[in-house]
Amino acid sequence: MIESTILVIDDDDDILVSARLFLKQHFRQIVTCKSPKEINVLLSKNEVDIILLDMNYQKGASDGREGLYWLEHILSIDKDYVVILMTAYGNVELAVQAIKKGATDFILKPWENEKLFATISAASKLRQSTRKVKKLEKINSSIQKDIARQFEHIVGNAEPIKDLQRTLLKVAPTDANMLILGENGTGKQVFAYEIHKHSLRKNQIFMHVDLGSLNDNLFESELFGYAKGAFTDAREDKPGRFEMAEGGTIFLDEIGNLSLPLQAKLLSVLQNRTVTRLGENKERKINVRLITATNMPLNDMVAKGTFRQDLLFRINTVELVLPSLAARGDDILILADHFLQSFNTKYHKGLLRFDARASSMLLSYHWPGNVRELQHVVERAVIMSDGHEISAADLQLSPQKFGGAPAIQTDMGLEEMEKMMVQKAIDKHKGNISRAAAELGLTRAALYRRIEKFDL
Ligand SMILES: Nc1ncnc2c1ncn2[C@@H]1O[C@H](COP(=O)(O)OP(=O)(O)OP(=O)(O)O)[C@@H](O)[C@H]1O
Repeated sequence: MIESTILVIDDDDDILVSARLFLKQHFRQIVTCKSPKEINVLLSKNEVDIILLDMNYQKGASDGREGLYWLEHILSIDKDYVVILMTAYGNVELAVQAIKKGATDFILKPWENEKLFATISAASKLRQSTRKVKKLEKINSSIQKDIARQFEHIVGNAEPIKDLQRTLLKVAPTDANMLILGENGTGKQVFAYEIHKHSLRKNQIFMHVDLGSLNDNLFESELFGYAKGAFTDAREDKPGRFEMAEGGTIFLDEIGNLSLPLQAKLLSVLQNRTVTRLGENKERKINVRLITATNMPLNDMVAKGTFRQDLLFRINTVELVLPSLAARGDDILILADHFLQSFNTKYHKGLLRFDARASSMLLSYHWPGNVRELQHVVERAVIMSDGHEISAADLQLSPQKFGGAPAIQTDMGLEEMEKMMVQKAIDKHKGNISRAAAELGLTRAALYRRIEKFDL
């Protein structure tokens, strides 16, 4: 039984009875009516999938004009209705005209039951897939709206930020590949989304891929997709992120973390603008806007041979270098106020502002974690504060981060020395966790554990 409702409209009772008798064996619901004038009422009462519409109603008429009129009328109610026209007169021209006006198919009376079934079940599949696509489009658009809500707009008036915004507005609509450089937490993702928002692809998908989290095994299956059976767990075909981002923007974050073999694979995709799923030979064309970002010094890495120059040239058509928060002057206060307002609302607090000491502390602190750190500091302060103003104490800023870390003393305990070394490395690399970890001979995860442990 096919889960479709069929509406049959014909002025001939015999046709209606035989259509009902035959179709009800195959389709969930059959609605019949003698006059197309009842269409509006029937369509508003029933969730009709397919309409079988006779072309002639007035006695002696055979030119099909009425059928064409009602076809247009039905499609004006909803252009996705699947209408199959039927006539006793095998008029090819009329059939062409009807199809041009939006009919899905055409059937001649008297029909053969198998032919009628084949035509309606094909139309029913079409209707179901159109419905599915519509539903997915709705889900997609609401997901995209949710994503948009997660992203802050760019807050700040500092000259370097205004400069970057000017460049962004100029380049965003051009489809040029853009590389965003900046320390951790400087807003690379915020800028990437802002580029998408001002591009011609703004109503399409924005696909964020954190390359840093993909190991060599996952890289290809995640980015390029795979065919069923390509590896043990590949139980069905799956498109990769490039294919999923079709028509939209793909944002490859942490591109500096890619190993050289993976850089070569990515380069080949970007050069050919095609991807090949794992376990397949077919090349699939991709149409995506590329934005990449990293906190690593790609130019130095090219000089050291750890990042391919040809890949750098491919991704950096336009480069945006985000300044550290400490270099943004009064923007620190503007951003702090912005976060204060949003956390005030979130935590239902009546806080109005930072007091004078808190403001000057915010300005003199050197913010190794940049805007993300500021955001966390303000959130914590909003939660902790009881009054109407946030005081310097509410900020709980670590004293070592004012004007650099103190020197290591020989009489320090081991733990204290370790803390100081970690702090020094982070300061030296301006909060760049990857580089600080490399200098200390630690993995990023191990460094993060120490940052947590020492409350840095
Ligand atoms: N100019 C800005 N205006 C408003 N919010 C900002 C701005 N810059 C950063 N933020 C906020 O700071 C946080 C960190 O920003 P984001 O994730 O974009 O940084 P990032 O440079 O991509 O970090 P990472 O290098 O760690 O991936 C986010 O919550 C973001 O909303």
